[in-house]
Amino acid sequence: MQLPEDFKNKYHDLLGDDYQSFIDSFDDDSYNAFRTNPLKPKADVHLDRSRPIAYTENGYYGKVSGKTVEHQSGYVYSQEPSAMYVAEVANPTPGDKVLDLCAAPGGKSTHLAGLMQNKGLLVSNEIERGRAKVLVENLERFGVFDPLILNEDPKTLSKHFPRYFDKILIDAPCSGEGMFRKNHEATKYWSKDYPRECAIRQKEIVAEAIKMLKPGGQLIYSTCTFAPEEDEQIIAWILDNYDFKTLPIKKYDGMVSGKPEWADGNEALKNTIRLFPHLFKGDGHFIAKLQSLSSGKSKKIKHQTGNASTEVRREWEEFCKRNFQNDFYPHHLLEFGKMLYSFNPEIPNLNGLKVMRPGTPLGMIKKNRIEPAYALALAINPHDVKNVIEIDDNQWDRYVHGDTITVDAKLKKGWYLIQCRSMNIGFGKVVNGTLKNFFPKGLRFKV
Ligand SMILES: C[S@@+](CC[C@H](N)C(=O)[O-])C[C@H]1O[C@@H](n2cnc3c(N)ncnc32)[C@H](O)[C@@H]1O
Repeated sequence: MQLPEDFKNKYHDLLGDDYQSFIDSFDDDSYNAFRTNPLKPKADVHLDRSRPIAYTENGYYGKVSGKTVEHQSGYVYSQEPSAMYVAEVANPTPGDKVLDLCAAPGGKSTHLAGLMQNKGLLVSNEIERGRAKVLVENLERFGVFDPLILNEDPKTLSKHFPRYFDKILIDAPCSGEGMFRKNHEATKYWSKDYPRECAIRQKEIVAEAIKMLKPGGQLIYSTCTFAPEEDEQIIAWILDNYDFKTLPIKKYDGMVSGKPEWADGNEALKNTIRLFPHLFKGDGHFIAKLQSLSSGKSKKIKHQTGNASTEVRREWEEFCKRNFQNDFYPHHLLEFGKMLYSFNPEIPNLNGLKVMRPGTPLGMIKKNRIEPAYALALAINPHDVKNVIEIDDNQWDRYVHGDTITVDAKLKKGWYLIQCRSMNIGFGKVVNGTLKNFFPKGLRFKV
């Protein structure tokens, strides 16, 4: 592929003997891969799992289509294999408070959520509004329960979450050199000075992230670029200016240590890792894991409290009684616009924050009734729902297109969780032998 001359010269000087195989790798195809979703219950899933990825439990090489039941229902997430190591390195423990600061479209957030098993708090933030909408779609499809999804700049965020998180992931906006072979367009934005410009922004983001980290907490920093200015040199800058140490990262086949000589020579940079496309089965990536050495207490914050009116609460309870089994009853309720949400009581007061989702949408508040939310169908365990209806693959084609489906005329009227091959795909309302379609208009497609 055509690469900028300045880019080639730079890596010729940096890589020496490795240069030719590095450059040649840009003419190879990128690897496709996907992750299956550990948050979803067992179902009749059709995926080729014959090529597992060694460093992530649910990762496999192979291509998946966006127009399958598995994808629509959130049983699978398509992700480049190098990107799959980042959440594994972050290794959140269920119960942790985790911030994914640069989160869209949601590859790492969905991965983190799977590792957290819906325990603890995941805050996923994306600064660009359009991308934040895609982040919402992906987290909801994945069935993450009660994530807080924000559309903020790091500076505003740090005022609301002082010394709050156990772990923060900065998957930084970068010059994207590692994605050149996947996305040829990215070479057009590149110039000799671009990595240095990106580094300025990265330092600003890191500085705000550090304010939000609990003393003793961990910071995971990753990029998809080879540029030392955005990789080792950012970590060297953190070590020089803040109280942190690097933590070693396990290396799998083809992963190599970061290069101290590409920064200030600090040997601690050997704990960082680089994924080079001529050495590793994936695109270019850099990952560092840092531990805060500062002591002191985490700050107390004012938490969000429920705000649902007595009337809405009563309607929700009635809806639950009619439609859910006894053990499913979210009771931290927030009215937000026309929607009723379940939220995680650990979240701070949301005033002054641009909130995409305060938690999981439960339902639309209508006059004297609740209409269950699509996102709830993808997050709920089918055992918690009283009425479940199974449709076949042909009916699913019609469902995602927005059509109604004819069902047994004897079925009683009301809300049903719709499944296809035991995968939850939405809620529908049965009326006189017709299953009315509530699949969101914006998500509809033709198979
Ligand atoms: C590498 S991408 C994130 C990919 C994502 N973590 C995933 O795995 O799907 C970096 C993100 O940072 C966002 N970003 C850009 N400028 C930013 C800033 N100043 N602060 C925070 N995030 C920013 C971009 O919009 C982009 O979505």
